[in-house]
Amino acid sequence: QFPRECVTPEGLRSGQCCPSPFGVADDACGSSTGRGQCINVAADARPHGPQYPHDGRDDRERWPVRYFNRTCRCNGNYTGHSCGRCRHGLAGVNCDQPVAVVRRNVMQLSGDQKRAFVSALDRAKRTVHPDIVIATRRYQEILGPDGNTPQFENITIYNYFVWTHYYSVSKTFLGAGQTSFGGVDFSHEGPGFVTWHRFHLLQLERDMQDMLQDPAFALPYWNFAIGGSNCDICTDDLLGARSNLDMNSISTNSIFSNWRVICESVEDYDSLGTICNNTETNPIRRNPAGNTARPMVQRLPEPKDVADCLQVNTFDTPPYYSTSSESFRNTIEGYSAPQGNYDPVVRSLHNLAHLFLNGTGGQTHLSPNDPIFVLLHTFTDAIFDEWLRRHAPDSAVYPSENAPIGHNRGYNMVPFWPPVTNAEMFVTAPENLGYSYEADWPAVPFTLTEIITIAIVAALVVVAVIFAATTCAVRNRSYSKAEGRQPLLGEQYQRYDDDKSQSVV
Ligand SMILES: O=C(O)c1cc2cc(O)c(O)cc2[nH]1
Repeated sequence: QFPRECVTPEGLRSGQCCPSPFGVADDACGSSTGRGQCINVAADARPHGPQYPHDGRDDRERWPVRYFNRTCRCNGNYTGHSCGRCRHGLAGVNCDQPVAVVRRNVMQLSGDQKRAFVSALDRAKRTVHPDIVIATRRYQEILGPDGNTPQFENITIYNYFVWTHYYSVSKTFLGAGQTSFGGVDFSHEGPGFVTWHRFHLLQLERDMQDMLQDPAFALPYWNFAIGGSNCDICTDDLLGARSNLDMNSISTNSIFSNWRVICESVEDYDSLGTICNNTETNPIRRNPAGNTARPMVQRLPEPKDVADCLQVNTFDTPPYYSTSSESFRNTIEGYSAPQGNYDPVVRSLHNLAHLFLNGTGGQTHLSPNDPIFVLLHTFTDAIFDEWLRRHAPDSAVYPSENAPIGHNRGYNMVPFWPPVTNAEMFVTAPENLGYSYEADWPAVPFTLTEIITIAIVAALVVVAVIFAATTCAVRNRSYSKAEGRQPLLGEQYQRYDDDKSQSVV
């Protein structure tokens, strides 16, 4: 959430977070080398939707101004909290060398590539984030009991990925003894679903590239739209097979059986107003297709569901919420049927894939603890990118007001740092964000009505051709009889024939 060097008592009191990329004096945001400047944060103030009635009570409103109101704006190809890094898809000292980051189907990686990916995830789970620390108290208590001890903690790269998701979905604390408000979600059930999760992945990919010192490292994806009830990536060479001893656990042959989750104590956070920290507790739980109480979530989405959802034309529709109908966003998120019609009992595509996992990966405050989350979301993002490519929407189709809090186009996404808006992620990835997907998309099969229509049209064409040919033949025959010539021999050929016979003579 915030750079380590900004969360000093002075930094927090000043509300300014503009470090130098090289740690030198009088060089806020690398201004001495033209990298960037320290400016006032722009935070969207347009009205949000009616779902959130507690304005003024939540640190995440108008993110990040409760904590900081001055930050770096970077020039050209530079980015990062101090303008010390290159924009996505660029590398080199001057950030002018393009890098190809290609996200591939994890099932199509070689054995070595699979091993490298699993081991990179495991390293990210154990490596402390080099730049970022997390708040462990709300803003009201951020300077600690003595008013001079900032309440922040180190966190590992992968746990930071988990924590940001938890923080974005957590309830609004309304005071001791009061029920926390759960009708708020800064990353789901609104247009920001696709843009928030896109940045979430970009941030992890970027952190892992730095950790591995490999600017071409790419997160792979899981094509979860394969139907049936088999989790094909749940094998020990990938995300872990099912344990033989406990159907809710991961096999001990997988490194992921050693992983412990964070952010499990939601009851405490909600009743005490505390915040999840880097403390790890229980192992990941997963029982794919095992939710016998909900047979509808015992199967994965079908390929046709992806083809159908890509045909939904409108990005989002009022009320820009989980009840929106004919909305591409609500369809890929999975609150609508794959064809776009809203149905409260339906769970499809992304939501269905989460619920299919039936365990850690199916609970919003915990789900990224199961690394399947990464691959499930890269595929969701690939569908979003394909939709952007096919429909080429104007940025204005993304609502600028009245979306649920956090989801307006100009809103900075919570709790990312430096501030980044939903609008900045509503662009095609290869051209604007420096990565692409290697993917084939299922075609929409014809409906019965379409097949019958095509058959009738084809039959009519055949009849018309036969009729035309017959009429022509009959006409030619009567014409040649009248002229005493061979039928079906054009005049030009006749003349050539005539000439030839003359020259031979
Ligand atoms: O109930 C749902 O539709 C549902 C569960 C779940 C878990 C998760 O981590 C998500 O990101 C979304 C989601 N939807």
